[in-house]
Amino acid sequence: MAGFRDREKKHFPLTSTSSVVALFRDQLEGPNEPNLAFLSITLGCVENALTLNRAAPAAEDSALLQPIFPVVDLNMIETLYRKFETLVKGSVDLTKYPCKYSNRDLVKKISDVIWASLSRSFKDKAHLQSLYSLLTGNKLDCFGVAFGVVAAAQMLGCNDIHLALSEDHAWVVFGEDGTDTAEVTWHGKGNEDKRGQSIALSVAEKSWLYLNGHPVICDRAMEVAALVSAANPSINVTMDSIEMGALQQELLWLLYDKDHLSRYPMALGNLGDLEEISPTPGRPPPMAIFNEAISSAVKHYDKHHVYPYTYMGGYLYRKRRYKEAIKCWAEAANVIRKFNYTREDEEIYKEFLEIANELIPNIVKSVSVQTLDRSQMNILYNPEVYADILRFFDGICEWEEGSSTPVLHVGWAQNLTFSLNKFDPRTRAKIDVGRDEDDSDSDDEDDDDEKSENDENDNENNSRFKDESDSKVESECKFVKTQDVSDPLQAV
Ligand SMILES: FC(F)c1nnc(N2CCN(c3ncnc4sc(CC(F)(F)F)cc34)CC2)s1
Repeated sequence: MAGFRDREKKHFPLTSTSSVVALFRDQLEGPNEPNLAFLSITLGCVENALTLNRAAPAAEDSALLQPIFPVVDLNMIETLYRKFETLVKGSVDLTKYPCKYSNRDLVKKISDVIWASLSRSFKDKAHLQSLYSLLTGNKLDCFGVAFGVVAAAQMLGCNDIHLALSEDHAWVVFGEDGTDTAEVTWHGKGNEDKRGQSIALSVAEKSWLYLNGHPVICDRAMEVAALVSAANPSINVTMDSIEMGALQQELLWLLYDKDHLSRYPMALGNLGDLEEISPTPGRPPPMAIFNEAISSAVKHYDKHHVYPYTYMGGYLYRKRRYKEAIKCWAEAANVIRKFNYTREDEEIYKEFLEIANELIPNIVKSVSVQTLDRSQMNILYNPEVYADILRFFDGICEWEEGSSTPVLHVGWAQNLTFSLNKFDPRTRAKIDVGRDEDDSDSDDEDDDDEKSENDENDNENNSRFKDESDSKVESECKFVKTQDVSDPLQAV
């Protein structure tokens, strides 16, 4: 195969963040589509150098502040690229798939090629998302397998095969109108992989895992955004590579400026988190970015995404803006109530469990002991906050209704009562939960079409409780969760 053209060659050797950004810019602006395999290998190589087997710098080294950006030579990247090309073109005989658009057999075949090259070892470590990991260690995480299939398809000229992303799973779309779907990777632990199957059956379950038919469908540039978003700056549990985080941040701004993040709420959320860690002068603040993620999910995905609200909620919690954080979590629950809980939805279950059983109790505890902070005290006298906690739990209860698997257990009830009892009784009397006079709630049994009906009138009255002012409680609020919501009570 002809080696890289000048377009690729001229950026090497890569010696800095800006040289990698220039390479990505060139790929995104170039006459041809960005080369997914080339970009994944290159970014994976940089990530590997910046995060793996790094000795802790002795005091004097860090005092010297040695720039540690690795020098990435073209021949290393070209060698790995050729290895991938040999694997893919050597295993898929395209003459067997003559038609212009891909079919399920071809998609399954490409998935088998990636699948067969994986070692049987541990798969949910960090840094297993890039083709660099596949080609140097025969290891990929579940996102990496799906991305590898799409990169291989591009290499084979199958330009109808694209990445589909939910908040905790990935698959592909293909075919003449891009509406055929296929599983190409596994999900979670202990679940049989469903590779080759269409995802229609799983969507029918109304599980959060498939976003009830509202996944992010990528074009080539959004697939670049996914590989950038999947980059992982972690060196270990406590340390991140500043250089890798800065590179990821700059690449996300490059993609943002080219409007490739506008339909990708999670990438916007990742960018908001990075801006919290290290603000870029002249760029919007985190809250503005989290708001864009929410607006994108409302506009393009019919309010079926949870993470935009928990990204913002987590940020507000860390900033001790508790009233607004609780409102975001109520909005997150307002999304999850549209789904039925199934056993593969553990990730979002854990998210809501942490909010209900740790974060909200921490808030009501902290504001009741910290009387000095007057601004926080009024939370326990604020009917809107109380109403938002009720909306939060109501959304989770509705999520459970009609589900094959129970969500709640006694621990939830204990935390709910603990939190609610902290509120001043007069405040609790102030909210109007819309009880009818005759209180005939017999026909209130929620079932599926009832849920879908709720979806419809979701816009009219998206709060199941009205606060005293009867104002509409309108509000905004794996790869790697870069932000651990540490408990502010422990903050010294
Ligand atoms: F809402 C906050 F708590 C979150 N903080 N980090 C969150 N992440 C981190 C980044 N992340 C993601 N960020 C960009 N794109 C994708 S595509 C995807 C599903 C899968 F991995 F492909 F299977 C996950 C994901 C998953 C969610 S949510």
